[in-house]
Amino acid sequence: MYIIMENTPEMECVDHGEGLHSDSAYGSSAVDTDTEDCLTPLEITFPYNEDQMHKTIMVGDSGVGKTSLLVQYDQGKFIPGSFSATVGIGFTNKVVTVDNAKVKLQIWDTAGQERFRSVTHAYYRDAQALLLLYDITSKSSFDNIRAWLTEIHEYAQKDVVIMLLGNKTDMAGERVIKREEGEKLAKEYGVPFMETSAKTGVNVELAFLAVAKELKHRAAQQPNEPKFQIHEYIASEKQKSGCCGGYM
Ligand SMILES: Nc1nc2c(ncn2[C@@H]2O[C@H](COP(=O)(O)OP(=O)(O)OP(=O)(O)O)[C@@H](O)[C@H]2O)c(=O)[nH]1
Repeated sequence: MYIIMENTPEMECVDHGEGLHSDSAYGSSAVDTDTEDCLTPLEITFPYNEDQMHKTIMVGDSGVGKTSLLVQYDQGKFIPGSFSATVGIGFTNKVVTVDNAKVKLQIWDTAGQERFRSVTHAYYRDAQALLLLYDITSKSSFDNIRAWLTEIHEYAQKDVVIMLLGNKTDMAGERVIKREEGEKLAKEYGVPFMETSAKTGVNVELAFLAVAKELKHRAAQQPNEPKFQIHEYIASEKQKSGCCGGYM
């Protein structure tokens, strides 16, 4: 007698001896057979549940462009003018189509100022993705990335998806952080990296799409399916767009 257990990625043949009962813990998935061979594996898949909401948080120093990046992504526009720092926290819902599935992102914009830091920490815990920004025209915002990563590792879940973004690439004349420096730091921490501009919209869509793809693949990994490689995906997209032209 053998039972094939449902939700087991690889087929298992378990010998339970004689007398398989219909009120078995495995219910209808239990298969009664008198043969000595294992049965053909069941076609087990883990469909992606489109109802789930993926909490994604934007973090980084005050003024790096978190709000502007989110506004560009959500509304396709950039509001120039005087800088008004975010106070508190708020979110925007976005639906991204990944491989014909609708992936729902709930994107939280946080205040970068130090005085709001304890509020932000509380939101890390159930975040599935974090977009960590620095401003390519601000050395201090780049230097602080290590401290942000330390905080993220302290307060967020271990498997949170982290993406490092160097924002404001349109301000090439004022650049103080080379793209290579961003890449090197990202490599050190094993996180994907891109340069963006909330003003021109360069790479904004791609950054969120890459995160959505990673989240979707994690949530619905098929048995024997190769793991989604976010680094390779970004690299190939960069290549397609003739990377890097001072942008990525
Ligand atoms: N040129 C240019 N300016 C940008 C870009 N992104 C943001 N800015 C400007 O930088 C300033 C700060 O942008 P915000 O989006 O408010 O920055 P933030 O990270 O949300 O700041 P906090 O809310 O304090 O955490 C604003 O004046 C924006 O217009 C960009 O990509 N290019």
